[in-house]
Amino acid sequence: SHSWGYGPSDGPEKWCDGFPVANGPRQSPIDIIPGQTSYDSTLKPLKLKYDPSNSTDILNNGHSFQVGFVDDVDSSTLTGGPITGIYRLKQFHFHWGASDDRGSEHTVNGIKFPCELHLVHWNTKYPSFGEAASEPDGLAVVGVFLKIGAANPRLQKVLDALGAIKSKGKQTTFSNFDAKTLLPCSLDYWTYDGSLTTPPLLESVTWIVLKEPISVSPTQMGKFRSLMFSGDGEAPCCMQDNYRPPQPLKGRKVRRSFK
Ligand SMILES: CC[C@H](CNC(=O)c1ccc(S(N)(=O)=O)cc1)c1ccc2[nH]ccc2c1
Ligand SMILES: [Zn+2]
Repeated sequence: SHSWGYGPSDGPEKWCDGFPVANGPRQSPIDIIPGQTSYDSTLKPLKLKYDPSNSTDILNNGHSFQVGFVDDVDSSTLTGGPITGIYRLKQFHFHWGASDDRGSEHTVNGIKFPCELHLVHWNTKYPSFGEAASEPDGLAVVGVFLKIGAANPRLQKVLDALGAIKSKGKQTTFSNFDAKTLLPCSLDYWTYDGSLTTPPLLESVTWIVLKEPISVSPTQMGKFRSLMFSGDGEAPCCMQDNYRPPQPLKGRKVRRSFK
Protein backbone atom coordinates (compact mmCIF):
# COMPACT_ATOMS: atom_id res chain seq x y z
CA SER A 1 0.00 0.00 0.00
CA HIS A 2 1.04 3.61 -0.42
CA SER A 3 2.86 4.08 2.86
CA TRP A 4 5.15 7.05 2.52
CA GLY A 5 7.18 9.19 4.91
CA TYR A 6 10.27 11.35 5.14
CA GLY A 7 12.93 8.73 5.88
CA PRO A 8 15.68 7.30 3.63
CA SER A 9 13.51 4.39 2.46
CA ASP A 10 10.10 6.09 2.08
CA GLY A 11 10.97 9.77 1.67
CA PRO A 12 10.56 12.35 -1.14
CA GLU A 13 13.15 10.66 -3.42
CA LYS A 14 11.03 7.49 -3.37
CA TRP A 15 7.55 9.01 -3.74
CA CYS A 16 7.63 8.76 -7.56
CA ASP A 17 7.48 4.95 -7.22
CA GLY A 18 3.94 5.06 -5.81
CA PHE A 19 2.96 8.48 -7.17
CA PRO A 20 4.37 9.09 -10.69
CA VAL A 21 2.90 12.63 -10.70
CA ALA A 22 5.87 13.40 -8.40
CA ASN A 23 7.74 14.16 -11.65
CA GLY A 24 4.83 16.16 -13.12
CA PRO A 25 4.84 19.65 -14.66
CA ARG A 26 3.42 21.57 -11.67
CA GLN A 27 4.94 20.08 -8.54
CA SER A 28 5.46 21.88 -5.20
CA PRO A 29 7.24 23.29 -3.33
CA ILE A 30 9.59 25.52 -5.40
CA ASP A 31 12.48 27.86 -4.76
CA ILE A 32 11.08 31.39 -5.09
CA ILE A 33 13.62 33.72 -6.71
CA PRO A 34 12.14 37.20 -6.12
CA GLY A 35 14.23 38.77 -8.94
CA GLN A 36 12.61 36.36 -11.39
CA THR A 37 8.99 36.94 -10.33
CA SER A 38 6.74 39.36 -12.18
CA TYR A 39 4.57 41.99 -10.51
CA ASP A 40 0.95 41.55 -11.63
CA SER A 41 -1.15 44.68 -10.97
CA THR A 42 -4.33 42.72 -11.77
CA LEU A 43 -3.81 40.50 -8.69
CA LYS A 44 -6.36 41.38 -6.01
CA PRO A 45 -5.65 41.74 -2.29
CA LEU A 46 -6.06 38.52 -0.32
CA LYS A 47 -9.26 38.37 1.70
CA LEU A 48 -9.14 35.87 4.58
CA LYS A 49 -12.26 35.67 6.74
CA TYR A 50 -11.79 33.08 9.50
CA ASP A 51 -14.50 32.38 12.10
CA PRO A 52 -12.86 31.14 15.35
CA SER A 53 -15.97 29.09 16.19
CA ASN A 54 -15.20 26.89 13.18
CA SER A 55 -12.10 25.19 14.60
CA THR A 56 -12.88 21.65 15.68
CA ASP A 57 -9.89 19.44 16.42
CA ILE A 58 -6.12 18.97 16.38
CA LEU A 59 -4.77 15.70 14.98
CA ASN A 60 -1.40 13.96 14.64
CA ASN A 61 -1.77 12.35 11.20
CA GLY A 62 1.65 10.68 11.24
CA HIS A 63 3.15 13.21 8.79
CA SER A 64 2.42 16.51 10.57
CA PHE A 65 -0.28 17.77 12.89
CA GLN A 66 -3.30 19.66 11.65
CA VAL A 67 -6.03 21.84 13.10
CA GLY A 68 -9.34 21.06 11.42
CA PHE A 69 -12.23 23.39 10.66
CA VAL A 70 -15.94 22.96 10.00
CA ASP A 71 -16.18 23.37 6.23
CA ASP A 72 -19.87 22.77 5.51
CA VAL A 73 -20.64 26.51 5.56
CA ASP A 74 -18.96 29.60 4.11
CA SER A 75 -17.79 31.06 7.43
CA SER A 76 -14.03 30.57 7.13
CA THR A 77 -13.10 31.56 3.61
CA LEU A 78 -10.40 32.79 1.23
CA THR A 79 -11.44 35.13 -1.58
CA GLY A 80 -9.61 37.63 -3.77
CA GLY A 81 -5.88 37.20 -4.38
CA PRO A 82 -5.18 35.17 -7.54
CA ILE A 83 -8.31 33.05 -7.19
CA THR A 84 -11.88 33.49 -8.39
CA GLY A 85 -14.83 32.33 -6.31
CA ILE A 86 -14.92 31.24 -2.68
CA TYR A 87 -12.52 28.74 -1.12
CA ARG A 88 -13.25 27.29 2.33
CA LEU A 89 -10.63 26.71 5.04
CA LYS A 90 -10.34 22.97 5.72
CA GLN A 91 -7.24 22.72 7.94
CA PHE A 92 -3.88 24.19 8.69
CA HIS A 93 -0.65 22.34 9.43
CA PHE A 94 3.10 22.89 9.50
CA HIS A 95 6.38 21.47 8.14
CA TRP A 96 9.61 21.80 10.10
CA GLY A 97 13.22 20.63 10.44
CA ALA A 98 15.33 18.71 12.95
CA SER A 99 17.29 21.94 13.46
CA ASP A 100 16.59 25.64 12.91
CA ASP A 101 18.58 25.73 9.64
CA ARG A 102 15.91 23.85 7.67
CA GLY A 103 12.28 22.82 7.69
CA SER A 104 10.38 25.00 5.22
CA GLU A 105 9.16 23.56 1.91
CA HIS A 106 9.29 26.72 -0.18
CA THR A 107 12.63 28.52 -0.11
CA VAL A 108 13.49 32.12 -1.08
CA ASN A 109 16.71 32.58 -3.06
CA GLY A 110 17.61 29.11 -1.79
CA ILE A 111 17.13 30.16 1.85
CA LYS A 112 15.34 27.62 4.06
CA PHE A 113 13.25 28.75 7.01
CA PRO A 114 12.91 26.55 10.14
CA CYS A 115 9.18 26.06 9.63
CA GLU A 116 6.33 26.73 7.19
CA LEU A 117 2.58 27.02 7.93
CA HIS A 118 0.04 25.88 5.34
CA LEU A 119 -3.59 27.03 5.45
CA VAL A 120 -5.51 24.66 3.15
CA HIS A 121 -8.65 25.85 1.33
CA TRP A 122 -10.91 24.17 -1.25
CA ASN A 123 -12.98 25.65 -4.08
CA THR A 124 -16.69 25.66 -3.23
CA LYS A 125 -17.57 25.20 -6.92
CA TYR A 126 -16.89 21.52 -6.08
CA PRO A 127 -19.05 19.49 -3.64
CA SER A 128 -16.26 18.55 -1.23
CA PHE A 129 -12.55 18.84 -0.41
CA GLY A 130 -11.91 15.31 -1.70
CA GLU A 131 -13.43 16.12 -5.08
CA ALA A 132 -11.82 19.57 -5.29
CA ALA A 133 -8.42 17.99 -4.54
CA SER A 134 -8.35 16.35 -7.99
CA GLU A 135 -9.27 19.53 -9.96
CA PRO A 136 -6.67 21.92 -11.37
CA ASP A 137 -8.36 24.87 -9.60
CA GLY A 138 -9.58 22.84 -6.65
CA LEU A 139 -7.33 23.96 -3.82
CA ALA A 140 -5.62 27.12 -2.60
CA VAL A 141 -2.93 26.91 0.10
CA VAL A 142 -1.62 30.00 1.87
CA GLY A 143 1.99 29.44 2.95
CA VAL A 144 3.54 31.43 5.79
CA PHE A 145 7.24 31.22 6.71
CA LEU A 146 8.28 31.08 10.35
CA LYS A 147 11.67 32.58 11.19
CA ILE A 148 13.65 32.34 14.42
CA GLY A 149 13.12 35.31 16.72
CA ALA A 150 11.10 36.19 19.76
CA ALA A 151 8.61 33.62 21.02
CA ASN A 152 5.33 34.01 19.14
CA PRO A 153 2.42 34.14 21.64
CA ARG A 154 -0.04 33.40 18.80
CA LEU A 155 1.51 29.91 18.39
CA GLN A 156 1.36 29.04 22.08
CA LYS A 157 -2.23 27.72 22.14
CA VAL A 158 -1.40 25.32 19.31
CA LEU A 159 1.91 24.26 20.85
CA ASP A 160 0.33 23.69 24.27
CA ALA A 161 -2.09 21.20 22.67
CA LEU A 162 0.69 19.04 21.20
CA GLY A 163 1.21 17.15 24.46
CA ALA A 164 -2.16 15.48 23.93
CA ILE A 165 -1.40 14.32 20.36
CA LYS A 166 2.20 13.10 20.69
CA SER A 167 1.81 9.96 18.60
CA LYS A 168 0.27 9.11 15.21
CA GLY A 169 -3.50 8.93 15.19
CA LYS A 170 -3.99 10.95 18.37
CA GLN A 171 -6.67 13.63 18.12
CA THR A 172 -8.26 16.03 20.57
CA THR A 173 -10.81 18.84 20.48
CA PHE A 174 -9.46 22.26 19.62
CA SER A 175 -12.13 24.95 19.65
CA ASN A 176 -12.34 28.70 19.35
CA PHE A 177 -9.02 29.13 17.60
CA ASP A 178 -8.70 32.19 15.36
CA ALA A 179 -6.39 31.20 12.49
CA LYS A 180 -6.12 34.86 11.48
CA THR A 181 -3.87 35.41 14.51
CA LEU A 182 -1.21 33.28 12.77
CA LEU A 183 -0.94 35.69 9.81
CA PRO A 184 1.75 38.40 9.50
CA CYS A 185 0.86 42.11 9.19
CA SER A 186 1.43 42.24 5.44
CA LEU A 187 -0.54 40.00 3.08
CA ASP A 188 1.85 40.66 0.17
CA TYR A 189 2.32 37.36 -1.65
CA TRP A 190 3.91 35.34 -4.43
CA THR A 191 1.61 32.98 -6.35
CA TYR A 192 2.06 30.07 -8.79
CA ASP A 193 0.29 26.90 -9.91
CA GLY A 194 1.46 23.83 -8.01
CA SER A 195 0.57 20.69 -6.14
CA LEU A 196 0.12 19.07 -2.77
CA THR A 197 3.60 18.71 -1.27
CA THR A 198 2.83 15.25 0.10
CA PRO A 199 1.43 12.17 -1.63
CA PRO A 200 -0.86 11.96 -3.55
CA LEU A 201 0.95 15.14 -4.83
CA LEU A 202 -2.17 16.15 -6.76
CA GLU A 203 -1.61 19.10 -9.15
CA SER A 204 -4.60 21.03 -7.86
CA VAL A 205 -3.11 23.81 -5.73
CA THR A 206 -2.95 27.54 -6.37
CA TRP A 207 -0.07 28.46 -4.05
CA ILE A 208 -0.15 31.81 -2.27
CA VAL A 209 3.11 32.28 -0.32
CA LEU A 210 3.26 35.32 1.95
CA LYS A 211 6.42 37.41 1.73
CA GLU A 212 6.46 38.42 5.44
CA PRO A 213 7.34 35.67 7.92
CA ILE A 214 5.98 35.33 11.44
CA SER A 215 8.34 34.67 14.36
CA VAL A 216 9.01 31.49 16.33
CA SER A 217 11.53 30.94 19.14
CA PRO A 218 14.01 28.06 19.36
CA THR A 219 12.11 26.76 22.41
CA GLN A 220 8.86 26.82 20.48
CA MET A 221 10.56 24.95 17.62
CA GLY A 222 11.53 22.31 20.16
CA LYS A 223 7.84 21.76 20.92
CA PHE A 224 7.16 20.88 17.24
CA ARG A 225 9.98 18.33 17.42
CA SER A 226 8.46 16.68 20.52
CA LEU A 227 5.81 15.07 18.30
CA MET A 228 6.22 11.53 16.94
CA PHE A 229 5.77 10.16 13.41
CA SER A 230 5.21 6.82 15.15
CA GLY A 231 2.09 5.50 16.82
CA ASP A 232 1.84 4.11 20.35
CA GLY A 233 3.55 0.74 20.51
CA GLU A 234 5.74 1.46 17.47
CA ALA A 235 9.47 2.24 17.66
CA PRO A 236 9.50 5.94 18.64
CA CYS A 237 10.48 8.24 15.76
CA CYS A 238 10.59 12.03 16.28
CA MET A 239 8.45 14.09 13.91
CA GLN A 240 10.97 16.39 12.21
CA ASP A 241 12.33 17.11 8.72
CA ASN A 242 8.78 16.53 7.42
CA TYR A 243 9.36 18.75 4.38
CA ARG A 244 9.66 18.09 0.65
CA PRO A 245 12.56 19.91 -1.04
CA PRO A 246 11.95 22.38 -3.90
CA GLN A 247 10.88 20.88 -7.24
CA PRO A 248 11.70 21.93 -10.84
CA LEU A 249 9.82 25.05 -12.01
CA LYS A 250 9.36 23.53 -15.54
CA GLY A 251 8.65 26.89 -17.14
CA ARG A 252 6.09 28.12 -14.63
CA LYS A 253 5.76 31.84 -13.93
CA VAL A 254 5.73 33.11 -10.35
CA ARG A 255 3.73 36.31 -9.94
CA ARG A 256 3.87 38.78 -7.06
CA SER A 257 1.15 41.02 -5.66
CA PHE A 258 3.53 43.78 -4.60
CA LYS A 259 5.87 46.23 -6.38
C1 LIG B 1 -6.35 14.28 -1.45
C2 LIG B 1 -5.29 14.31 -0.38
C3 LIG B 1 -5.89 14.21 1.02
C4 LIG B 1 -4.85 14.17 2.11
N1 LIG B 1 -3.87 15.23 1.93
C5 LIG B 1 -4.17 16.53 2.16
O1 LIG B 1 -5.30 16.87 2.50
C6 LIG B 1 -3.09 17.55 1.98
C7 LIG B 1 -3.42 18.90 2.15
C8 LIG B 1 -2.42 19.87 1.98
C9 LIG B 1 -1.12 19.49 1.66
S1 LIG B 1 0.11 20.73 1.45
N2 LIG B 1 1.40 20.31 2.28
O2 LIG B 1 0.44 20.76 0.05
O3 LIG B 1 -0.45 21.96 1.98
C10 LIG B 1 -0.79 18.16 1.50
C11 LIG B 1 -1.79 17.18 1.66
C12 LIG B 1 -6.75 13.02 1.16
C13 LIG B 1 -8.06 13.21 1.57
C14 LIG B 1 -8.90 12.13 1.73
C15 LIG B 1 -8.41 10.86 1.49
N3 LIG B 1 -9.05 9.65 1.53
C16 LIG B 1 -8.15 8.70 1.19
C17 LIG B 1 -6.94 9.30 0.90
C18 LIG B 1 -7.11 10.68 1.08
C19 LIG B 1 -6.24 11.76 0.91
ZN1 LIG C 1 1.80 21.38 3.88
